[in-house]
Amino acid sequence: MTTDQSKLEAINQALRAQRQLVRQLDDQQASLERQLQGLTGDSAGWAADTDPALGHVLEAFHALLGSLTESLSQGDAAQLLARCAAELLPDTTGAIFVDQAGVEPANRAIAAWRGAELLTDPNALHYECTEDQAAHRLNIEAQGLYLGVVELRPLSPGRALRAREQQTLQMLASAAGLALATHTLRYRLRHRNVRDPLTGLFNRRYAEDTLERELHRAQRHQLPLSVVLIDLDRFEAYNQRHGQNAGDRMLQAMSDLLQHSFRGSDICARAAGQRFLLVLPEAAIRDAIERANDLRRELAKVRVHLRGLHLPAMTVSMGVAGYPEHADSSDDLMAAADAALQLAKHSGGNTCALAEKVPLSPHNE
Ligand SMILES: Nc1nc2c(ncn2[C@@H]2O[C@H](COP(=O)(O)OP(=O)(O)OP(=O)(O)O)[C@@H](O)[C@H]2O)c(=O)[nH]1
Repeated sequence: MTTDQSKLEAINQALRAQRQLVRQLDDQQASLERQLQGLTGDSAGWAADTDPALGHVLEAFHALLGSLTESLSQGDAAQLLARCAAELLPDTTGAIFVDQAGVEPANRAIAAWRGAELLTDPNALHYECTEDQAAHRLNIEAQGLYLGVVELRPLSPGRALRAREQQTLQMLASAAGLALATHTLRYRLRHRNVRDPLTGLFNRRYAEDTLERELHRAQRHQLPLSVVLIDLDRFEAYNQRHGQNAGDRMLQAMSDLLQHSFRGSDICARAAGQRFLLVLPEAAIRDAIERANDLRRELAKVRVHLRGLHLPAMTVSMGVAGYPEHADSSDDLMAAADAALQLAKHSGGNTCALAEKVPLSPHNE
């Protein structure tokens, strides 16, 4: 066996280990396995290239795949890829952008290189994912999802990219897809009892259990607590017009916005379909309404980018209810928020409605 063949065998071993991990997933994640098999096919394609100059590329790629079987954060995986790029593409400068929400364009470089140097501050390149003739970009994709971009430019202005560099860029993008998909996969495996697989938000059961607990705490310490039910408006029509994939991306974009807009101690959950639940401990109703309306305004700026098209922004309807004003049990609080949400829907959507006090049920009177 030549050195290159043994490296390729090791690459395939790493991919086999990768697939073992995939097998632990439930049916919902079967699409990921198909994607990984696709990537294995890609790597076999590279194996068919007998050009000896490829040996160096294979060696770095082998090191990369080997480390994918370890638990890597997204940032670590991107750093590793950038280190490979710095070594394999010494006459270039470039960066890896990771998208958090499945919404293009990814605009935060999380790893970068300049020549053979790995940059500790990826933003030192002042990269922006804007149209730029000198930049060569490839999308990072896996599971049919857009995960980010790898971008590079020749160091000498005006130089065209060599065929070998283009090939290496392609390999890096595929490896990045594998690395990022692996990260998502591990995250889902670790959190699957409490997280929604599509969005990574908490699931409804977890949010309701937390609401129960937080409500007891609020009662004990005489603190306020608010819940917000959020529903994307006319989501069925969006799905029908732009496709299920676009709908899924919108749900992911929405969840990303929620995670960035609320405190770590707040609970953001996907309650069902296109419905989200926020539990805001210690938030008085007025604060909750203010934050809900901020979210509504921010959502107006979010647009899914799919197959080269910027899809239209969406709106949400929201219902807000608070302890102690509206109810003092979690069921009643949820019912009050739900009734407020229906009010918001009936008024035409894109609005936030406040609950009315829930009448005491006979057994409470
Ligand atoms: N893409 C995608 N669609 C989903 C998902 N879960 C639920 N849906 C769709 O969401 C749509 C919800 O439709 P409706 O309940 O009528 O809500 P709506 O169209 O937003 O109408 P209003 O709430 O009255 O504005 C249905 O077509 C579901 O198939 C999902 O995970 N991904």
